[in-house]
Amino acid sequence: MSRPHYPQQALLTFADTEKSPLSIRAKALVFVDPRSRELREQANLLAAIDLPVLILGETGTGKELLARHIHRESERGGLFVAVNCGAISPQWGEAELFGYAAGAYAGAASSRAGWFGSATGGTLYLDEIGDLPRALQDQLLSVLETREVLRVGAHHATPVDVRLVVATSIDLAQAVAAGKFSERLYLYLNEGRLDLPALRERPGDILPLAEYFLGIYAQRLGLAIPLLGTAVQAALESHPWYGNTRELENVIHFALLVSSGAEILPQHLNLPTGAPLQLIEQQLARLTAEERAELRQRLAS
Ligand SMILES: Nc1ncnc2c1ncn2[C@@H]1O[C@H](COP(=O)(O)OP(=O)(O)OP(=O)(O)O)[C@@H](O)[C@H]1O
Repeated sequence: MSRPHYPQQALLTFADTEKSPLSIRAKALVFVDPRSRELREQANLLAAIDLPVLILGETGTGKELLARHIHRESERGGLFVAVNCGAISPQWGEAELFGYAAGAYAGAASSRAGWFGSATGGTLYLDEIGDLPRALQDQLLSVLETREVLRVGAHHATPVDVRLVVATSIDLAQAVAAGKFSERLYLYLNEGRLDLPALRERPGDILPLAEYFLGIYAQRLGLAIPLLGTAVQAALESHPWYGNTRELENVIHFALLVSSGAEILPQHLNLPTGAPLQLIEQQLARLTAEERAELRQRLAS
């Protein structure tokens, strides 16, 4: 049987860090609310222990930034390598993640380390772990348990020294119940679990984050830092932030661009009203069969 041709270009790209082309990839972790401070302490404790970390949080809450913080705190000398599991193809994912030996594919004259190899001595961040193809979930668990990687086409396993941090915005327990996620991998990862609350659940972070983004964007644009008046502060604090910190960052950047004076006014905020359809869908999906029947009855009456 002829060997398949491994694609010339890497199929995977590093995680989609620039969700917004305007994002500044903040370096500082602004955690002021008591819930966030507690979380930072938990993260620092976990950083020092050699255990995989599972970060749970809605989109835009800062999961990747928290993962980078854990990497820094762990003082591991290697790279922080971020991979989005949604971009891993079932066909080539094994080679992309674990690497391949020379000759494993037609035209593959030399071996390749894969993402695990690239993160040796450092941290591998797997975003949206729930999207990892099922077969790779079992292989990942085996790598975690044995601390060895078997490259595609290799005869011997290679020891790996990689700290794993994974993130999810979906309820993995539900994915396990639905047979979409490995229960053993979930239990393994869940030992080092960090729940990153939605921004609306840690209101003490909203204004410090707004001031922080205002400061860095003003500096980048060469502008003086405008004030956030009391009406603007109240509007920011009462907004539900379904897009979390990423949404706040974009709102502040926009306000800075459209304001001309020394103060940001409420009309500069351009806050969307109403919950996005995606959030309504998420909430509907969480309802039990009884709750759904009750809702249907109420809507019909
Ligand atoms: N606590 C924070 N302090 C400063 N900046 C933050 C904080 N949390 C998030 N950000 C900024 O908000 C943006 C979104 O954060 P990040 O990409 O880490 O979120 P995420 O939860 O990984 O998103 P996704 O679920 O879409 O992958 C980034 O620009 C990040 O730097």
